[in-house]
Amino acid sequence: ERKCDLSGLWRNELRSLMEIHEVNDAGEFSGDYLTAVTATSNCIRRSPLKGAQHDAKQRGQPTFGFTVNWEKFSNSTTVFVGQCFVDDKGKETLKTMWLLREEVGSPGDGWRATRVGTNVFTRK
Ligand SMILES: CN1C(=O)N(C)[C@H]2CS[C@@H](CCCCC(=O)O)[C@H]21
Repeated sequence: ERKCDLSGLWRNELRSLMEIHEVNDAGEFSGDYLTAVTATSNCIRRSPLKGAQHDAKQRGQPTFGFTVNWEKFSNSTTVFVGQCFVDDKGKETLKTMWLLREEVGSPGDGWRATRVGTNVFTRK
């Protein structure tokens, strides 16, 4: 299959799992995110994601972005941006940064509402 086509099953260093369904000709994809941990005290549920990547046929190591809607167990939202890298053995790595925005009661609380981090996914 094309290298760095994001479809398939991925896992990150927090042991979260991400399954991306087929990527269409416009680079758009959907999938599911099964987070290993949560900032809430709620029961974790599989959460939908939607995103887009650059064409893996045109770009050897395309950039991408996607959004995860956690609404099944949290009022927060996470966006990821990143790039897929392929090593000389053909092993793919997704280097990402993310922003996690949690819902707060009022704009004045907005200062504490966004977490940021880096994150690496490899194929499971
Ligand atoms: C487990 N995680 C993971 O695999 N990340 C890359 C980071 C960014 S999304 C966050 C999980 C958020 C779950 C929903 C919530 O607690 O509000 C954390």
